Amino acid sequence: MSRTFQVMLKKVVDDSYAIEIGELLFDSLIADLQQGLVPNVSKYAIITDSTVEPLYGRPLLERLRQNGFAAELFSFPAGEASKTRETKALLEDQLLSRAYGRDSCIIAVGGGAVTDLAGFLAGTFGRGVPSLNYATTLLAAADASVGGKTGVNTPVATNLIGLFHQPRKVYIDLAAWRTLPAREFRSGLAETIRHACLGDADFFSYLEENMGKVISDRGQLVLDAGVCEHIALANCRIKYEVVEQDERESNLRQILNLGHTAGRAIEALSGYTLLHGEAVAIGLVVQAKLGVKRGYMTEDQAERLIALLKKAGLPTEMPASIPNRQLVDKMYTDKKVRSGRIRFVFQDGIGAMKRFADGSYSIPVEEADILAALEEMPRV
Ligand SMILES: NC(=O)c1ccc[n+]([C@@H]2O[C@H](COP(=O)([O-])OP(=O)(O)OC[C@H]3O[C@@H](n4cnc5c(N)ncnc54)[C@H](O)[C@@H]3O)[C@@H](O)[C@H]2O)c1
Ligand SMILES: O=C(O)C(=O)C[C@@H](O)[C@H](O)[C@H](O)COP(=O)(O)O
Ligand SMILES: [Zn+2]
Repeated sequence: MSRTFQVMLKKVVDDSYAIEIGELLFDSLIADLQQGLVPNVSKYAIITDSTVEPLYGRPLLERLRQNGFAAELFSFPAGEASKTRETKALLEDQLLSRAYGRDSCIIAVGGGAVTDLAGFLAGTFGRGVPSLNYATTLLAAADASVGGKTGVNTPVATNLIGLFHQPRKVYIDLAAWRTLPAREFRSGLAETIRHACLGDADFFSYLEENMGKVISDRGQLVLDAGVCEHIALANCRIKYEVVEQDERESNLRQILNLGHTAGRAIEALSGYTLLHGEAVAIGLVVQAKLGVKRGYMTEDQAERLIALLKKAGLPTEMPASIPNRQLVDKMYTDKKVRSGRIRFVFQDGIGAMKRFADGSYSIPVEEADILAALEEMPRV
């Protein structure tokens, strides 16, 4: 005879947080900590990478210490190759050896690889400690630092291990974009264009008109201050409005994955020689080719997308080294896969997303259809 009991755990957790956009936000971060943004912290751990460490990590560490905060800095080699379980374990061991406990707060300073890794670490360290994101790349500002997706890559594919862990606040330092290599900035423009495609036709037109004010025809940084601010604001708004409605990606949030069914597979199969945004740019084109075939987009709309990606200095052609069959096989590692079927999300023209008859924002696509669209991709 068995007995069953119900454990009543109706959680009402307020995970709201602010996103601050501006230049040089260390003062603001320190003022927030002084005003108790994160209560009951005895020690802060800045997590950053080897490139960002001297530029922003160390200066923030000094400022924290000058203001009486106990803080230390932990860094790992810059680059996507470091976004692994191994790096996370090394950092965890370092924190433990420095007696960090549940009264710690993690401050991620860097791009998306840092915020993904440090956020994952924060979500599991001591079963979870608070974290702040100080975004220093356009990609982190536009996308990675907001929304709480954290994780690491595995040899199989990107972001397969992780958790949702929302930061307590996000700081977007527009001044940091001035030290970014142009290629990294262009990578962030891919996620920016994706946001415009999925949620804001006016923003798409704005980017068509103003791309030259942030990046030159030769792909160099221009960074008009007003346009940079507009880009940061629009990106964050489009992203958080989706995340607010579907934090854990039960349906609507899948639209943020536009371009990623193919994009993540291309990124991994390139051996990470393509940056995340570059792979997403090509993934957006694959999605557009499929979308045109299915009548979700017109040829003209797909051409506008390709032209904007090109204007941003992004790749729109498939690397010749990636065979179509292998690419489709890799798509099975996508998190939208259900019942063993690859699913895509699609633009509905420009600035909106398709919602299908069953209410879902994603739809299974047959391998043969994907392969046919891939056949149409130009190759380099
Ligand atoms: N969690 C999410 O929602 C989400 C969204 C999009 C992308 N991502 C992830 O984000 C990562 C890509 O982000 P990223 O492009 O910012 O990567 P990144 O953190 O690797 O930064 C790119 C490079 O720029 C350097 N850098 C960072 N800031 C700098 C600055 N201000 N000046 C000079 N150099 C600087 C870094 O050291 C690194 O070499 C990928 O791992 C991707 O999967 C996550
Ligand atoms: O925030 C989201 O949701 C996204 O899908 C944003 C993507 O740009 C980002 O690359 C994300 O990490 C991809 O998630 P994944 O679940 O496909 O790994
Ligand atoms: Zn992405």
